[in-house]
Amino acid sequence: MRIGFVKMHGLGNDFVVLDGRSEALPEITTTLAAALANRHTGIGCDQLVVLDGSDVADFRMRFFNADGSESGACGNASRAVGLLHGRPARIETLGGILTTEPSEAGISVDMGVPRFDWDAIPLGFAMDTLTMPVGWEDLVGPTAVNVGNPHVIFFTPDTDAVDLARIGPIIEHDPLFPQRINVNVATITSRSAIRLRVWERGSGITLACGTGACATAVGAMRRGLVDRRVEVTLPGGVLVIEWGTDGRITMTGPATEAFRGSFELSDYLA
Ligand SMILES: N[C@H](CCC[C@H](N)C(=O)O)C(=O)O
Repeated sequence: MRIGFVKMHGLGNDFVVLDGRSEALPEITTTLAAALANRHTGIGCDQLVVLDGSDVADFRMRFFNADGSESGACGNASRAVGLLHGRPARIETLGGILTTEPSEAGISVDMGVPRFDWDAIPLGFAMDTLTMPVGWEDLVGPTAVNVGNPHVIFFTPDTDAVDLARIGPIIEHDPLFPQRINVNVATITSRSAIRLRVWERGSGITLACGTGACATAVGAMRRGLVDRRVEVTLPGGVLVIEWGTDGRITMTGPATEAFRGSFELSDYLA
């Protein structure tokens, strides 16, 4: 059975999008998601995105990392699907209902209300999440935020100097994080600008991480380091994050359709 897909990206964080509303899809297993995401033997992507029907929104969106693990949120993919939808959308995700809206600046996504309690991140035991009493080598005293998925954020004088490929997986898999964690290393460059690099849970270093930008911006705002609207510069480009007085996060940035194709399902079912 051949299945169609759309290859998309948000600032170079790339996705394979399958639409179960227009064609029958198999069960998305960890193995199948990882096989499709494989950049050598599959289509290749940071995340596999699966759309299907919803009783509570316009449609449902699920996200699977390159290792096949499922995530509750993916900011860049939400913008990409918002672009594909072409008009405002309410989307059901594991992390909650989010809304997307095309605009001159790209696609805006209402990412909902962030959570900060240790057990909402989640952490393995109770602790202050604004400045956590923990550290890994030179990375100490991070903050933790859940924006539909779990993030730890380290503020450092020079994000480019951090050996993220080495220390990222160490932190991702630390027992302090029972659901693992996305690792953000951020440098504040002004009250309205942050530079950010991210080691993503289940996918490794990506060119951009939308939820990482949201979590980092809100963490910096909680610490009084930046204003309530910031530009977050990632290796792939810039996202604008606003934390409204209603407590909701809005992320705005570009999304791109790269190409469309199809694959033979039997080639991916081990
Ligand atoms: N790796 C993340 C999911 C993708 C997040 C990222 N691609 C984004 O744009 O938010 C996790 O396991 O929580």
